[in-house]
Amino acid sequence: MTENRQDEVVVVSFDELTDLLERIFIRHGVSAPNAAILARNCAACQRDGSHSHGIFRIPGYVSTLNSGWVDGAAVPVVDDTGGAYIRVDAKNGFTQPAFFAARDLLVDRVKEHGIGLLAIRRSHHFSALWPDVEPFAEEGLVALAFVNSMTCVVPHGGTRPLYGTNPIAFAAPRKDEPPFVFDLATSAIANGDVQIAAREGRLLPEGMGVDKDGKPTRDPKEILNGGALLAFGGHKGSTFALMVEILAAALTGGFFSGEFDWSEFKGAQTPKTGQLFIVIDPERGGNGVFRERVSEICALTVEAGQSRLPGDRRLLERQRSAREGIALSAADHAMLLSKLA
Ligand SMILES: NC(=O)C1=CN([C@@H]2O[C@H](COP(=O)(O)OP(=O)(O)OC[C@H]3O[C@@H](n4cnc5c(N)ncnc54)[C@H](OP(=O)(O)O)[C@@H]3O)[C@@H](O)[C@H]2O)C=CC1
Ligand SMILES: O=C(O)C1=NCCCC1
Repeated sequence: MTENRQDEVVVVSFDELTDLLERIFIRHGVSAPNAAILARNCAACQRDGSHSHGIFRIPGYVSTLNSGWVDGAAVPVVDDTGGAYIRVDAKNGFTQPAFFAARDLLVDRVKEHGIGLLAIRRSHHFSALWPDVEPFAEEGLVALAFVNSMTCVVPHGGTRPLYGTNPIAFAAPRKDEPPFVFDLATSAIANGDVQIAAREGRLLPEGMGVDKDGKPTRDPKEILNGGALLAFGGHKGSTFALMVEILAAALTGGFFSGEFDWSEFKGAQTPKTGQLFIVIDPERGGNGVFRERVSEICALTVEAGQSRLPGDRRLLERQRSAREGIALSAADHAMLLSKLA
């Protein structure tokens, strides 16, 4: 670890950050195996520049754990019916340990049937989705993930929030290059980015949200205090958000974004919803050239003038972190250390 007081930055390696986060999770009641999974996930977000779901989330994880809303030591229960559809009850724990409890089984089923579904319920997802899907594509599979969150998005033309920010992530392998991965909220902006803008005193771009009276606003504080977010792309994004409610909640047995009551749990921030994975073996239909075809369409996209592909920025950040370490502001580093006390 190197400290640079002048620039008020502390540089840590991925392993150092993971270790620190693991100790924080354990300090606040997460079991050791679950802490290892959550710490790696959160450190990966920070390393890749997914700042809305990196260490920014640690105070929220801690306040949620301390509120008793989530069980950090939950042991997920896998319900294997022997087919392509696997269900997991996260037992009111975080989603990622529930995911890892069934991940290997899911890959076996995808190899057997060509497709597999993993439906997780009674789970808390507080992170980005790309860390869940990218490794499937590194193994040659195609993966889709859907998560619903807490009510803060107004349906298109509606008058009150109903949906969560409900992200969708997708990963597909490419030939001789990292997988193509996108991961996006179906809201115009992730709630985490609204919180960061509020903290930094920045206005948002136009079209992200409304105030408590339904009037458009660029002020993140007005959106967070009684206002709401809009879906991306008008009725189209709103329909995607609705689809995510159906896939991640109705299909898994989880709650819709507005269906849980956490009012008694002061400090609770993790939505208790559901997550669905659909994983496909592309060799079943890709004529043996699936990876080449994915690379081809990605290259054509750039040739057609798109400045970059989704995932490019994140991978550049990952490379920079590997070269230079992960730079944390001294204030953020102190915040992390304070969570060990
Ligand atoms: N757990 C939960 O309930 C929730 C989690 N989230 C998470 O929040 C994170 C941020 O979501 P969101 O704010 O929508 O993400 P962004 O809008 O920042 O990015 C969405 C996707 O678009 C890509 N992208 C961004 N700009 C461009 C561009 N100019 N050209 C091409 N591609 C581009 C990104 O790639 P790149 O990363 O390379 O920039 C990324 O794959 C996600 O990881 C999501 O999973 C969001 C909502 C709820
Ligand atoms: O940024 C968001 O939007 C969310 N992230 C974590 C879970 C709640 C919503």
